[in-house]
Amino acid sequence: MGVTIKTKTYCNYINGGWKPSVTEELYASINPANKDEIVGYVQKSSEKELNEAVASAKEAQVSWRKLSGAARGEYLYKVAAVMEEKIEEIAETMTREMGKTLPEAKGETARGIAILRYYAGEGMRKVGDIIPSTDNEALMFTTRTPLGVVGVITPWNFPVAIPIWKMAPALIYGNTVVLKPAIETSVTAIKVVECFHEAGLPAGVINVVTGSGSVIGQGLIDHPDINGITFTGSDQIGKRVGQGAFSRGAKYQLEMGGKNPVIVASDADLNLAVEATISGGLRSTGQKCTATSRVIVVSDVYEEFKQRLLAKVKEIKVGNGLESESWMGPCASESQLNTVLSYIEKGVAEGASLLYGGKRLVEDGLEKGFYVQPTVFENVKSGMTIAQEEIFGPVLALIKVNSLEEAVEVANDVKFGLSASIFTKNIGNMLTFIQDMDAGLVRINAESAGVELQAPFGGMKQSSSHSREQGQAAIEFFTSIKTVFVKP
Ligand SMILES: NC(=O)C1=CN([C@@H]2O[C@H](COP(=O)(O)OP(=O)(O)OC[C@H]3O[C@@H](n4cnc5c(N)ncnc54)[C@H](OP(=O)(O)O)[C@@H]3O)[C@@H](O)[C@H]2O)C=CC1
Ligand SMILES: O=C(O)CCC(=O)C(=O)O
Repeated sequence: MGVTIKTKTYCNYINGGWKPSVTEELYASINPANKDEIVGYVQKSSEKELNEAVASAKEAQVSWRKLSGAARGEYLYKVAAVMEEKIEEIAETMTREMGKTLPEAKGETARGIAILRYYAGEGMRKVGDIIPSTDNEALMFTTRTPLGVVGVITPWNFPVAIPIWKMAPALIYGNTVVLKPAIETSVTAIKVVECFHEAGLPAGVINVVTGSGSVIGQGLIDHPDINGITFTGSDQIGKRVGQGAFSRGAKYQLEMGGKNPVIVASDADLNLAVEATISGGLRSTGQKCTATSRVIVVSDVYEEFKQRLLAKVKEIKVGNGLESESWMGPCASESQLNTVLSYIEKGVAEGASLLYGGKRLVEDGLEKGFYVQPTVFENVKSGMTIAQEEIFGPVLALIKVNSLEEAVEVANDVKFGLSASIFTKNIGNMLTFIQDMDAGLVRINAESAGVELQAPFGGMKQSSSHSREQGQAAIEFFTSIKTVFVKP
């Protein structure tokens, strides 16, 4: 007789306890490396659970905000310690739930731990300034006050780091949180929230409600007791979040798409540029908002760069992220795979030349997963769809240009402005790029992806709401400035 392994069902976390939804309906979270494997079941929640979560966060905020920053920081240090103990379990769940390779998942979980420790320390740092008053008897200064209850809506591509880089600053500055994670990675998000529970955070300070974007996400946008919403995801949904929050006077912060270029100048170190293009464009199967998707190469090094790039791309081993030899895992979901394949078709239809890849992989044990070949196009014109829209897949578009000036012009010819790289040894080229490139992150001789937690992160143009996350920039969103004037 075979042994039956029961797949675990995960509950919402509301007011310090694990609770099922009244709907009694569940989502199955499946492994994109093998669609027959269910990683776990999560609640298909209703507005009832959302309302309970918001009410408990509102109540908890009264005493949470009154704790000292140092005391709130102590809790975050404890969460970091619990997470460190569970790093293997969380990383493996992430790989099974969204497909990125295990080393990447471990790296992301370690990053989550470092973010918690960074914001724990923020609890001890200054929050205001003394400003000289024109009245010589008065003391004038600024302090900061939390927003209240913050709604956190997160995507599936960084299921640990993104919720943490939103929740940790929210909490340290005295807010309480209701998290709505992407359906695809809700089990990983719940494992993160388990760490907060085990660290003993007071009931209601953090809550997670799983469910659809249209019910729970929209419910957060519309809820009168949600004072601020922080969102990462597509630009379509981001705009909806911004409009909804604005219409009822809630604060909002949006991180959305990217169409990030790498420029390869004639004096570039070509091997470095190739490595960085591959790492920036294809790691995590290209599913990063900072991923390189346009490779703009100056004509005198174009052929040489192309040959070296192709040679390396052909070596990429695609497979299950849990297997140590896999360099690139599957797309995170069937719908993401179909999106990527449809962009590839569009690229061909619009006249770009497919140099390598372009196909779903269904052989050698990959047939049950959402695998796609790493893909390289050339003869791409800036107006083509694959050079304009975010694909969120392992697709590189090579664009040949005649000069650095033209390269920067092409690099800026998109609606997004998140991240951009240049490879050059010339200081003049570097300075031109730093000045003229419309992107929130400009990187010289380094790949477009991979942000540092202590630095501001965010985009220009339609990549963000012009706000910045992470580092000390986070205080701007998660608090309001109060100007205080005191007279004896
Ligand atoms: N900037 C980035 O880092 C990311 C960009 N993307 C881009 O978005 C594309 C689509 O990915 P997708 O996952 O569908 O991204 P979405 O923008 O749809 O999802 C992001 C989050 O928003 C939620 N959401 C969906 N609808 C609403 C709504 N009406 N109100 C409030 N919240 C909502 C989602 O919930 P649910 O999961 O329940 O739908 C999820 O938690 C990708 O191909 C990529 O181009 C995606 C992820 C991250
Ligand atoms: O490049 C990174 O490290 C962060 C990317 C990111 O924020 C995203 O893809 O949403």
